[in-house]
Amino acid sequence: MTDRLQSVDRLLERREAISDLGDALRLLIEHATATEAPTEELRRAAERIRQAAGPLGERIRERTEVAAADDLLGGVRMYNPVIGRGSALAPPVHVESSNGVAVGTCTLGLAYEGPPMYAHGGVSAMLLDQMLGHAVTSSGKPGMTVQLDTAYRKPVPLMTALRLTAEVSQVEGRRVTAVGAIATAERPDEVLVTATGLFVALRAEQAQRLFGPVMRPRAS
Ligand SMILES: CCCCCCCCCC(=O)SCCNC(=O)CCNC(=O)[C@H](O)C(C)(C)COP(=O)(O)OP(=O)(O)OC[C@H]1O[C@@H](n2cnc3c(N)ncnc32)[C@H](O)[C@@H]1OP(=O)(O)O
Repeated sequence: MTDRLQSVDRLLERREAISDLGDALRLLIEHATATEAPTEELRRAAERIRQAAGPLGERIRERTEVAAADDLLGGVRMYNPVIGRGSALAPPVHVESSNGVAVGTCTLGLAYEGPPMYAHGGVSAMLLDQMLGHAVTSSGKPGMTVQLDTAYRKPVPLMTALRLTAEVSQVEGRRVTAVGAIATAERPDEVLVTATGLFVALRAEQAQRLFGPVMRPRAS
């Protein structure tokens, strides 16, 4: 096997392991948020979790370093808080996008609760910001969100399969507008939350100022 194939294998194996750890963390968070176990069990769990966290903290990256398993240009972000399989914060949302249109699916557990039984409004905004970002990126004009307006029409139920949609609605020079919505998978035409986002494509010097350290090739 060539060195290149071996390194691709290692990368894929690492991504699998990161996803597995993410799944375990999501299970932990879901159980920890839903548990009514005895108080003593909570204390024991806290101790065991601190023990498990210790070795992971022995080699950590700096803020200015991209995760070794990520591929920025290829759109692989293992720890993104919405789509990252390795992020305990991410449901995660599974997204397909092309030509300025994005469709996503996810189910939110009790950890995302705002009003009892329903999603926190900030979580809905976060999901939609990400979805709009995918639509905008797939249109060929990636940018950063400079404005996000959300309208909460009906509460988003937890523990229910959701369908998220987004599409580019306007392009004006460096400014791209996209609109999106959250519905349940069962009733995709009944809109629960809508969002409109304005994205701005960065000028070269803005990209350099904001992302200079992560745009440099990784030292081997
Ligand atoms: C496949 C991967 C998918 C990834 C999805 C990720 C989704 C998540 C996306 C995010 O959450 S990004 C993080 C949140 N956003 C930020 O942190 C951005 C913070 N803002 C900035 O850093 C600056 O605003 C930015 C560098 C983006 C732009 O710089 P400026 O604000 O100086 O704007 P600039 O002077 O470059 O002007 C750009 C154009 O946009 C306009 N503009 C800027 N902000 C605006 C605003 N708020 N409303 C309306 N127009 C605005 C501005 O008027 C101007 O219009 P014109 O070209 O017609 O002159």
